Amino acid sequence: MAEILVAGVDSSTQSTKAVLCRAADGTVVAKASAPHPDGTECHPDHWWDALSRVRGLLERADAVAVAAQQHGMVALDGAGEPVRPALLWNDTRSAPQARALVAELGGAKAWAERTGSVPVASFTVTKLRWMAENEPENARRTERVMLPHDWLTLRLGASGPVTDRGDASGTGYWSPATGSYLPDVLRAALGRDAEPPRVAAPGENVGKTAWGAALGPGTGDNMGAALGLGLRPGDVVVSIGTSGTAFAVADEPAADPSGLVAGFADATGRFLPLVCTLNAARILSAAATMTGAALDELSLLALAAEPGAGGVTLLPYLDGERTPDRPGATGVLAGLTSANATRENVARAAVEALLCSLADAVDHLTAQGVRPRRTLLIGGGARSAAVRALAPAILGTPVTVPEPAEYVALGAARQAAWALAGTPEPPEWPAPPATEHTSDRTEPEIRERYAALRDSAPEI
Ligand SMILES: Nc1ncnc2c1ncn2[C@@H]1O[C@H](COP(=O)(O)OP(=O)(O)O)[C@@H](O)[C@H]1O
Ligand SMILES: O=C(CO)[C@@H](O)[C@H](O)COP(=O)(O)O
Repeated sequence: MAEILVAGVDSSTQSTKAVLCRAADGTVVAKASAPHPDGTECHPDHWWDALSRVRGLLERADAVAVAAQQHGMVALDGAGEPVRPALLWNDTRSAPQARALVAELGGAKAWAERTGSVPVASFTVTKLRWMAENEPENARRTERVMLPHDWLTLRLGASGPVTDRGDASGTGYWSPATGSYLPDVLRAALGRDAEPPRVAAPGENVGKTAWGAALGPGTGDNMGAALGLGLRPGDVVVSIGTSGTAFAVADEPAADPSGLVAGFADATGRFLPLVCTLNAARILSAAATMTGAALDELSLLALAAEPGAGGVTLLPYLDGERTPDRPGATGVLAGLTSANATRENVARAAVEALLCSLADAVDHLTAQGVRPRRTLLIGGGARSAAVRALAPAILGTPVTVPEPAEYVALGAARQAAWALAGTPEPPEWPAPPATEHTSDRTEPEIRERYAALRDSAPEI
């Protein structure tokens, strides 16, 4: 009998990645990828084109599921056509609308209690308000609001518009605590009613592709990574992709009125408190450009410098920042002298800044009661030898680095296998091989210098 194969897709900010796996144990038998255009808005057709380029792999699967970047606003007219390009999670234009919505609907505590999160510009709800204020004709034509993964899942053959708890929890108009939509919040943002997709049960089979494969409901990319890693209580994931994220699975919903921790749901019926930064792997790309080095060379340069980068500190809020909520910020390179202005120190300052920003993110999680027993480092940025080497000292804990793999796509594939099996729980797949990284020192001075710059830099 032919072996059962399942496919998972990660339609992330920068690209589409797909893996084909054995349903029995998750062994990857093929992978493929295709790039997305750069920018903070994107017509959904670009995601479909990228997905079409990996379709040959998907067509070999008996079941498929799609995980994708969270929050993107896909506003559709009555004919199901996007009324405008999707506004992505990293688009900060709706920051004023986020502030206004928080004030209008009872303040930060009320939002955290009702939706699990205090919305910043990344959240879909704030993008709806931006469209209502700035493009009233597009808002008027909007009949349905979807997210990147829902839209792709529908086009692949879902029997109707459908999403999952994980991605719904990033909209700002769904309650992780009650599992229901908050239509009054959506209406207040958009100025009219619009239909969100039905929220499927975890592991539900939601339809069939054109080639007859079963479809899992899909989820947000961070929820996909949690499923792909088989996350357990006590595990904290630090992911360095386009975004930086720190998250953990939890049995109870989070509701942080400071807004630093988003109280998301996961893809299995549990919860996923998460901190997200706008700047992560691109801090390294920017430093590579600044130093004229390729990414691997940047890593060598950073490792050649002393800890503390000779006194050079980078505040890495290059594209504005989400945590802390400083949408208008830019980066700052501080402490330069004629003696320390070397490529090595600039490279080191970039790696240290990335890790300090993520160490702050882990601190925000622990302030909300997450008790890390293990820190897992994943994402494209974890491929940097300097990041792996410096992480234990700056995060202040041993770091486990699972072998480089597309964990979001793997999580989607595991969900596809779950939908195919129709079991109450996802199939057990073995944990990936991992390396342990430790340090005999911690770096409180580096974090202190970073914190001083973070807390004193003007938002320019
Ligand atoms: N060896 C490396 N060193 C540093 N950064 C890397 C390396 N390899 C890949 N990256 C970065 O990782 C990012 C992509 O990571 P990924 O987790 O796939 O992100 P996303 O899911 O947001 O598309 C890119 O910005 C890329 O530059
Ligand atoms: O906004 C968030 C999480 O709240 C981001 O994590 C996006 O989901 C984008 O992810 P990547 O493209 O970085 O994987």
